[in-house]
Amino acid sequence: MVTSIASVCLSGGLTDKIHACAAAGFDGIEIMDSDLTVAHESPEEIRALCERLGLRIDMLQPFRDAEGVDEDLFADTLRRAREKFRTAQRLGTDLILVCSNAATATVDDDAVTARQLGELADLAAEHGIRLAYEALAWGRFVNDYRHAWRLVQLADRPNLGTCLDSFHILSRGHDPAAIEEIDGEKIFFLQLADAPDLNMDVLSWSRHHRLFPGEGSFDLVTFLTHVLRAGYTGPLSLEVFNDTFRQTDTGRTAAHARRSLTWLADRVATTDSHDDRRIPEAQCPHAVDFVEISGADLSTADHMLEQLGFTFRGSHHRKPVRLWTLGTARLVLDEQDKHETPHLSGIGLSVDDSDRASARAEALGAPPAFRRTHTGDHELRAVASPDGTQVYWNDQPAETWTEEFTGGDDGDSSGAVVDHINLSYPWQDFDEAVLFSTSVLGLDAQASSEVPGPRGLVRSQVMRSPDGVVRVPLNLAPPTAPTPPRHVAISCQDVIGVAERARARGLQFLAVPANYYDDLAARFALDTAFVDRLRRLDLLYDRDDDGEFIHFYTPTLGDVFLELVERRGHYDGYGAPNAPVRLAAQRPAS
Ligand SMILES: O=C(O)c1ccc(O)c(O)c1
Ligand SMILES: [Mg+2]
Repeated sequence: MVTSIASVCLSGGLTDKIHACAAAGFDGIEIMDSDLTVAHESPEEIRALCERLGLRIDMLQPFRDAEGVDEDLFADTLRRAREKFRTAQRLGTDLILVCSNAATATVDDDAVTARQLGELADLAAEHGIRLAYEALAWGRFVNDYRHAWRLVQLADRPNLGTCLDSFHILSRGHDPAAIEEIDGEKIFFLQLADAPDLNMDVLSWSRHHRLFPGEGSFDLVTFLTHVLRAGYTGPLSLEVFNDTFRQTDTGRTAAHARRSLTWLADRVATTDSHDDRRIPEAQCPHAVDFVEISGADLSTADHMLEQLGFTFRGSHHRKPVRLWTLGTARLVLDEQDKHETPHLSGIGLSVDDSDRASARAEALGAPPAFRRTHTGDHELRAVASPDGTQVYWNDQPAETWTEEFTGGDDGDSSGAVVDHINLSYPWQDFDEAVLFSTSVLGLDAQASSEVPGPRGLVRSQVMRSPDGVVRVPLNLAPPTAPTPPRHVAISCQDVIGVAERARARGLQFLAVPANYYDDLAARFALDTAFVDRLRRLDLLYDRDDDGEFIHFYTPTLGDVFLELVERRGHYDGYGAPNAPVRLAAQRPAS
């Protein structure tokens, strides 16, 4: 696989972008004309820098509003083009992207447009330049890749081909199957971008919301499969206009971008037998093995777990680490770091093959996590997720590591399990977290939603294993708000009983306002005694066509809290209507 990336995907000046692309392992770069215009380095200096770093300049882009114009304007097209052809020569690239006219086109006549494209190509040929004609989704007369390809065929010049951009094709709902009818050698360039499913005008959608492959809802696997079947052998290039990536750390975003291509090429190889691109297959987790909370002093957590009815299973024989369980929900309290406030620090996932899971993570450029181990301890493979949470893979029964804990009681068989693990991200790391979860962890993205919080909207994106057993909702904090605490939710068979016993042992739950219960009674026509019981225990309630959901939250310890839930019937959600109540109640006093 030969890879490339448009300089528009990254923040910084052009030379910063070039350094970051080379460091992330891209083979080439598309230089955006606007990035070059504002750079102090000459085209020759940019070229020399790229040569020194082993980065090919694949293309200069875009050249706009060239065709479909009257003859006076076309004369000006040729004058402008001559200048840009010289610039491309100085950069040492022979390819320029010509995007379809979105502003000045007045002539809707294929014969005229093809003749003008031909003349432009002839001028390019005098400079040793090739042109890749791309249909913008919002082009005035040309906005469909099949139309652009017809014009390229009509113009019929050896140095004129087409550029396919997944955004322009998939955003318009155009069937990508006809790509296979294009002569692969005439596809001069390929640009890939994903995007969320938004209902808005295509220009704003394209300029602000494109995503790297695997982060949105476009079917890029099918798209790329068609392009490769057409015989395209050029670079897979990313062209992602996105408000967030324009601001985030250049090197980190470049590495993240590169991971998206590894993921995509692997998916295409899996479905279309391009075996050279395979990396070890994803290990879909089949259960949560454990959740780890770290902090300098976790005695309050011990007390809280006891109040919630967890069983103390013992202390680690060598480390200040303790194990508590409720059913098969295993919580590990780790006091090895003497400087930390309590936080959710690790997640253990049960997989079939932890070596393969870790080899895949490495192939995807995810940083391995290192754990202090002592000889003899069961060693788990681990990787650091973008928010720093360590993810461990275990392909052995839990007993292989729980045996290291002694001095506690036997566990219960109540059927309680980890229901979901809620991670929160600052706004700039969110898309990276989605790609990490799909590509490295083998989880699938569900539809995202937005929840109003006191400091802004919190976006929530649930990632889950194909069988729905492992669920990881990701929360995106509003830009000016602190990242909300992470939490782990445990589901049990009788949450009201758990709440009553915990309350009797003195645990105060997150306080729910009385107004919530008035609203609840209005929404659901519930039995008054039942609502009173919920109110007395600060329990939250939700119901849909599939079943019911009852849950409560513990107070926050440092940066972590627990949620206890009960699912009745086939309720499959997370109590989303109650999330604003929680966010408001957790707001730090100001
Ligand atoms: O938004 C644009 O104008 C624009 C420019 C060049 C491209 O390749 C593209 O896909 C979009
Ligand atoms: Mg494009």
